[in-house]
Amino acid sequence: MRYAQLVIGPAGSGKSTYCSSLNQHCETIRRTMHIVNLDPAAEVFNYPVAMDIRELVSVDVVMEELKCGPNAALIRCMEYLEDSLYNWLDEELENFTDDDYLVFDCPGQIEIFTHVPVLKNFVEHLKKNGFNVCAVYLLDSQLELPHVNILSKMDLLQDKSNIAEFLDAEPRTILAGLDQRMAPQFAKLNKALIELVEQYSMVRFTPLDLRKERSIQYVLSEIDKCIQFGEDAEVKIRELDEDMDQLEL
Ligand SMILES: Nc1nc2c(ncn2[C@@H]2O[C@H](COP(=O)(O)OP(=O)(O)OP(=O)(O)O)[C@@H](O)[C@H]2O)c(=O)[nH]1
Ligand SMILES: [Mg+2]
Repeated sequence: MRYAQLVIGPAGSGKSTYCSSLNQHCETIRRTMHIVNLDPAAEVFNYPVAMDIRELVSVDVVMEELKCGPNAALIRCMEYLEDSLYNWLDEELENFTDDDYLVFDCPGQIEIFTHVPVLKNFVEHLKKNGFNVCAVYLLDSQLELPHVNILSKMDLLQDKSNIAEFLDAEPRTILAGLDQRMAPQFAKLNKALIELVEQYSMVRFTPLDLRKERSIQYVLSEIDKCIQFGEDAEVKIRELDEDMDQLEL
């Protein structure tokens, strides 16, 4: 099995710093993980770059050649990558063993999500190649504003009749409501559905404090759970528990 984290979020939200801290954490617990730079505009790295998109295309070169600004250049890069990304990835992946765990440090510009379907197709490609993929979305806590998650594209939803309670989803409350309204034989199904809501963490944020090893460990365990990171790894981690106990957390 292969595993991947796709680290996304607005520019400057801390994606690369998160990748770097994750790398340090994994070195400490001696767990193998490879960080891939998917940002053609990246300049400095605080982690060892296992694969680097800039070998294929770099924003600086495109800006120079097309005499355009950084945002336009990034979109051009992404369009170019749409054709060549998969071959590059497949070739690079040949260097890795079967139980790869890759972390993709993505560019922050929102344009790549809206104008070019490259990231969506990239994820499909990973899944086809046997990767369990988890999107790790970073949101800067320093906005210091009340925060609203918007569920978009509601026009594409066929049945909106029961959506209200899911918009304010507290999974256990929903479960209680469903159990109350429905016949007892549906109890198991309801429970499974609610577990799905919880599992996809649609309305949850996991706080991350990079100064605390435990916090990184917790975030990583949540992501691993999400992509069912193997039993093997759990065994390895258990074996290392003693080492961890000796570290000051
Ligand atoms: N205090 C604090 N600063 C952080 C943290 N994470 C990131 N930063 C700072 O936030 C700034 C942006 O961090 P990056 O990791 O480069 O953000 P990014 O999301 O990779 O940015 P782009 O690649 O440009 O989209 C840097 O100055 C970091 O030092 C954190 O957990 N705590
Ligand atoms: Mg970055």
